Amino acid sequence: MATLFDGISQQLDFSSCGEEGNSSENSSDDCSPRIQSPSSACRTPRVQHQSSRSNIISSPLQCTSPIPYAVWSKLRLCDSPSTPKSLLSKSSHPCSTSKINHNRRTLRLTSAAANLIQAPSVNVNPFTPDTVRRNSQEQWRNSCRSDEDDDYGRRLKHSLSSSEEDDEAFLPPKRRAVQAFMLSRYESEFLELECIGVGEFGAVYKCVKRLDGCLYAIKRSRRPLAGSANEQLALKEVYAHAVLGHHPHVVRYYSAWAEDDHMIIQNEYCDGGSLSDAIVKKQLQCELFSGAELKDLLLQVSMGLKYIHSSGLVHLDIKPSNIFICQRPSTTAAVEGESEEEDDGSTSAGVVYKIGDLGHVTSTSSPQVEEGDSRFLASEVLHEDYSHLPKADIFALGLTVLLAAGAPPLPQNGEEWHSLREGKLPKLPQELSPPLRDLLQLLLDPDPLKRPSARELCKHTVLREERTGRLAAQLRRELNVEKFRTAMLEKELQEARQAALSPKQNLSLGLKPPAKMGSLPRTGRRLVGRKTARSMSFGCPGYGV
Ligand SMILES: Nc1ncnc2c1ncn2[C@@H]1O[C@H](COP(=O)(O)OP(=O)(O)OP(=O)(O)O)[C@@H](O)[C@H]1O
Ligand SMILES: [Mg+2]
Repeated sequence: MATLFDGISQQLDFSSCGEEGNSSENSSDDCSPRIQSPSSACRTPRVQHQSSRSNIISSPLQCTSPIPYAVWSKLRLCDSPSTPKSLLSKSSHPCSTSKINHNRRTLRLTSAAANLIQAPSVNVNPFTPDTVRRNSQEQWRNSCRSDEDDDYGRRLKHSLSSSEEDDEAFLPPKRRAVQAFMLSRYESEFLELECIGVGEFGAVYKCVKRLDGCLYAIKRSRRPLAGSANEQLALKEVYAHAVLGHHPHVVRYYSAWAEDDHMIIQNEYCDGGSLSDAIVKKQLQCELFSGAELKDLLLQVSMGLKYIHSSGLVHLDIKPSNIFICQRPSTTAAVEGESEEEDDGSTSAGVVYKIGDLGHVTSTSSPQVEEGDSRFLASEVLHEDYSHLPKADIFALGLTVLLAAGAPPLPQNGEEWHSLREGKLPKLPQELSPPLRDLLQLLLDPDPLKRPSARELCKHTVLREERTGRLAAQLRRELNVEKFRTAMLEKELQEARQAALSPKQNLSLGLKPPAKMGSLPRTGRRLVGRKTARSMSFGCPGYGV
C-alpha cells in the first residue's frame, strides 16, 4: 500500500500551484500590502487518478483522540465494505457497455467516451439572492465554456497518458479501465469556479454545487495524507466542525470526504474573503478600521470563541487569515441563532465575522496541542503550560485586532516577539479610545488569568456600548411609529364615537357609516384579498399582464 501511495504522490504535482514552501513566514497574516491573484498563483491541483477512494467521515465521540494510521486506512473506500463496491459497480457499468478493452491505446478517450463521463450541469437555485447569482453567472459561464472546450477530457487524457507507466507498475489493467471512467465526487458534485486561497494545509476553491446551485468553499489538502502530520490536522478539522454544529460566528461545515488520499472539506462560502484580505485592502486604500469597526470585530469573534470554548474546545490558530467575512444585507434582521443577550442584530458595518480553519482545534480537558502560527502564540503555550488554553485564543484575538487597527507585521520570534508577550503594545497609526486601548492591553496580559474570557468580552460595556446606542436609536424610531399609529387610532375612535351619537343625522346626509374601529392599515397588512395571492391584472402601465 505504501508503495502505491509513493507512486501516486509522485504524480500529484503541486509545484505549479505556488503552494510549496508556503510557510507562515509568507502567509497573508503579515498583512503587508501585496496583491495576489489566487487564480494565477494556484492552478487547480486536479486529481490524476480518479480512484474509488471517496468516503464520508463520521466524527468519533472523542474528537481529539490520537488518530492512528489504521483509522485513516479505514477511511479508504477500497477497504470499505459498502461504498466502494457500489461505486465501483456503478463506474464499471459504462465500461462494460462500451466494451473498452484493456489495450493501452483504447484507454485514451474518444470524444464519445468523454461525453460519457461529462460531469452533470449545474442547477440554478431559485432561492439564491439575485446579486450572488449575477456575480456567479459569469464565472459559471467561463467554467462551463472551458469544460465544453474539452478541457476536462483533455485533462483526463493527459492524466491517463502521462501516468501509464505508473499504472502499469501498480494497477492491474482491469482496475485501470474502471478508474478511467470514474468521476471523483468533487468533480461530479461540484463545479469549480476559482481558487480563493492557499494555506499551510490546503488550497481552497470556490465551487457551485451542481445539485443545489449554491456556492461553497471546498478545501483540499495539498499533499497526500496517509500517515502524515497533515492527516491528524485534517481529521481534527473535520471532527471539530462536526462536533461544533452551527453558530453564526463559526464558518459552517457541510461535509467532508477523502478522495485520492486527499481530504476534502465542504464549508460555507464567505463572500467577503478573510479578515487578512480586508486588512490588506484597507492598507492599499490608505484606510484604517475605525474604533467602532474594531469593537464590532472583537465582539463578533468573541461570540464565536465563547461558543467554541463553551463546547470544551479551543481554536489555537486565531489570526486574520482564519477569520472570514460574510457581507450582510443592510435589511437583514438579527443573525440567526444569536441570543438577545449577545446580539441585537444591528451590526453597524453590515458584515459578519466567522471563525474558520479548525485544523488546530483541541479539547481543553485533554489537550493535544498542535501549535498554530508562532506570531500569534501566547507565551504560556510555548512553555507547554496548557492549563488556560482558552486564554491563548484571547491573546491571539488581541493581536488580530491590533493588526486590524494598523499594527505593523508581527514578529515570528526575537526581542520584539518577547516584548509583545510582556504586554508592550506595538505603535499604531491611529489613536484608539482609552477604553478600547485598555481592553486590548488586557487581552495581551502576560498573565492568562488576567485576560478576560470570551464570555466576559461578549458582555463587556466597551464592546456593547456601540450596539446599545444603535439599539436605543432603533427603539426610538419604533416608538415614534407606534405613537403616530396610536394618534391615528384615537382620531378614528373619536370619529366613530361622533358618528355613533348621531347615526340618523349621517343617514339623512347620505354619509357612509364610519370604518370599524382599529381598521387602520398596519404595515404589511392587506385589507382586501388577504386570502388570495397578489396579482397585477389591472393592465397597469409598466406591469406585464
Ligand atoms: N469558507 C471560506 N470562504 C471564503 N474564503 C475562504 C474560506 N475558507 C478559506 N478561504 C480562503 O482560503 C485561505 C486558506 O484557508 P484556510 O485557512 O482554511 O487554509 P489553511 O491551509 O488551513 O491555512 P493556514 O494553515 O495557513 O491558516 C483563507 O485565508 C481564505 O482566503
Ligand atoms: Mg488558515
